[in-house]
Amino acid sequence: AKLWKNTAKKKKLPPGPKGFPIFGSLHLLGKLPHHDMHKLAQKYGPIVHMRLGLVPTVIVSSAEAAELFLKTHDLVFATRPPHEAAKYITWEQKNVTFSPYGAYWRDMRKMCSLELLSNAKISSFKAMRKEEIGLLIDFIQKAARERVVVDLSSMIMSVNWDMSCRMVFGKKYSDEEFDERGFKAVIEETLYLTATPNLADYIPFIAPLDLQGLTKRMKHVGKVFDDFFDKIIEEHIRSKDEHGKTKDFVDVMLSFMGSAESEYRIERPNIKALMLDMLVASMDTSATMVEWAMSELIKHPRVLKKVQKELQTVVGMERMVEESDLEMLQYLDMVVKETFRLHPAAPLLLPRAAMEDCTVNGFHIPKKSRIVVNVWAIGRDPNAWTDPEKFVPERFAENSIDLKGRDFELIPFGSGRRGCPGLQLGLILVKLVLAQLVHCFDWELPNGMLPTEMDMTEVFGLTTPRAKHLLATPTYRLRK
Ligand code: HEM
Repeated sequence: AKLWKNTAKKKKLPPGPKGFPIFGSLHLLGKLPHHDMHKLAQKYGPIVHMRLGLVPTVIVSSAEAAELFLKTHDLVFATRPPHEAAKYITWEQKNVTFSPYGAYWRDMRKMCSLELLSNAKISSFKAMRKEEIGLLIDFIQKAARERVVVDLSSMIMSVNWDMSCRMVFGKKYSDEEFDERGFKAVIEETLYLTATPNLADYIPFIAPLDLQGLTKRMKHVGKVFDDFFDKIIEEHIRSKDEHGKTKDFVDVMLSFMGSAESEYRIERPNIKALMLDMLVASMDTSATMVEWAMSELIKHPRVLKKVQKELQTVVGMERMVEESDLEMLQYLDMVVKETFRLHPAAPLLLPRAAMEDCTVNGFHIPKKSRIVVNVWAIGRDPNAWTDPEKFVPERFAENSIDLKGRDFELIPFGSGRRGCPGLQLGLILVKLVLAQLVHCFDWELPNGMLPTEMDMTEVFGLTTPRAKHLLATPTYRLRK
């Protein structure tokens, strides 16, 4: 009896809701799953077990617990779960983001970090970023002269889209060249499809029924990208020998095509999968962060003025911000951290999965469990932060908390083996656009709306942007 007791004790699952047969606790997750999971953590603790359909799922909601999963036991949780959307949209999960842990993922990730996201490669696009952000500022300056309201959300999305296109494909593409619905609509559909809880992921045997009609939509989106990327690859192969131009990501990847340097031959589908990864990962995350940072700054005029004052001192009023100014902008850095704390672009990171049974903090985590780290909840944890609901960038003046994956109170880019390889680039994109927008302009809400009346509702997706576009009226403030 004692022996039995011991094994029973060893297999103790983390606490959590019981759930129904087959469906488990799927009904507990609504339109904003990170909020619902936060409530579960408040009830059951920082490590919650719940069954979503047939899949055991572990929700991690404190800095200490996150460190156990992403650092202490990182290797056990370094894979991604199977994912219906990724199957149809990312060429059978051939991308880095969703590919299972193993030699293929390691090779592809190495290529990303060494060839595409290295400091040298990031620098090679500096002039391009300056040009695109210059166009954005010109456009807003015109609106300022005419005293018209600007749809900041759309503007931010567009400039990020253009910069990502030029970095990945080497040029901008217009909507019509892509699909009759246009880029943004298809990207939005993609993000929706990859993030929406799909019953087929949780109850695999019903997948063929396509109850939510998602498979049909995923196949369609997959085809749109496939055709578009084929066209781009063809264009690159034709213009291969053009000298003097900065090599874009497709050029770099094509130079690896067919090579047997790595264990896997890189062929077209692999390149296409990475093209999509790079495009979506760089565009949407950064845009979402700038959108939230601008929202918080307009909501908190005191903070906005302080950022502008710093810019005035470091940059002066005679010129625009340069990338080389960024490292001197300490208060801006705090504002960005505070925005990441309250509005992490990916509130649940990307799901991990357990490669084997593991014991974490005395709890049994069964093999194949899905691990969801709720960074949105960690950013609001009163054990880690004083007045967590308040937007106070100054809190970072008193500590050395960084967002690079070492301080588990703040891990918007994840951490460990599967942590974001685009962190450097992501931070540059966010800071540069943000700094420029507040250095060049003052911002006022339309129709005399008060900052306190701003609607800060979010919509859940692979990234979690504002539900309503941010609208504001600019006034130009530089002397040039
Ligand atoms: C503000 C900008 C960004 C944010 C907030 C962000 C956030 C994240 C997060 C949360 C993950 C999952 C980490 C984990 O599972 O621990 C991730 C993974 C990833 N990110 Fe980013 N990211 C950003 C920018 C970028 C950029 C610019 C790129 C490249 C162009 C990029 C490429 C990737 C890739 C390839 C992965 C998958 C890594 C893997 O599974 O091995 N990200 N990112």
